[in-house]
Amino acid sequence: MTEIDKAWTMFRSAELVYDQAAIEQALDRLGAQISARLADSFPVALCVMGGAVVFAGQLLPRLAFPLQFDYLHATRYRDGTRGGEIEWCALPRGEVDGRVVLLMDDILDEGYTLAAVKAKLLELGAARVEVAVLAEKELGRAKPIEADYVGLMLPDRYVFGMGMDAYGLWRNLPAIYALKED
Ligand SMILES: O=P(O)(O)OC[C@H]1O[C@H](OP(=O)(O)OP(=O)(O)O)[C@H](O)[C@@H]1O
Ligand SMILES: Nc1nc2[nH]cnc2c(=O)[nH]1
Repeated sequence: MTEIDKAWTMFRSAELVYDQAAIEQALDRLGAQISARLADSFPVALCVMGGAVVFAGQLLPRLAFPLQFDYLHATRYRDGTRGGEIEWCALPRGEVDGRVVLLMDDILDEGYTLAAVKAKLLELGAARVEVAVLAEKELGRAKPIEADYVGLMLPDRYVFGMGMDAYGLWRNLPAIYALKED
């Protein structure tokens, strides 16, 4: 099977978890909540690359107040479905010292990535870090971090679409799918 055939087989056997309309609704709600809380704080809105690129791209136009945009890149799953050590690929270019930071990520799963990123930003001098995620996975156990804004709740399945990859593929899908379970 070619890589393209494998990608289509994976997509066709996946289950739809949230369609585009449900995601748009969640984004509208998040935009309103964040605008109500952060409108006067002139935050640095930080995108955790790469998975958050779609979420950040769709959330930012819903934030109708002054902010500055920056990104950092941390990865723990790479192209697999299990998390490992965090690899820091890029830290924010601009200053976060003394600033309110709005951290945007696609998914809060076990929470190790966002806990480490938040700790790093506080270490860099951020005055406050608020965390917004498109989706959080329901694990039924405590996590090292809580998000301040959560768009959608997810079952404990490996999901992809809306910036999230399945073996490096399908970040471009406008909906969220769960990989077929073996
Ligand atoms: O809560 P956790 O269990 O730590 O997992 C969440 C992290 O996993 C994904 O990143 P990933 O490491 O897959 O890198 P990517 O953003 O490049 O896909 C996602 O973007 C989160 O940052
Ligand atoms: N693509 C993707 N990345 C993740 N990172 C942590 N959990 C997940 C998941 O279910 N899917």
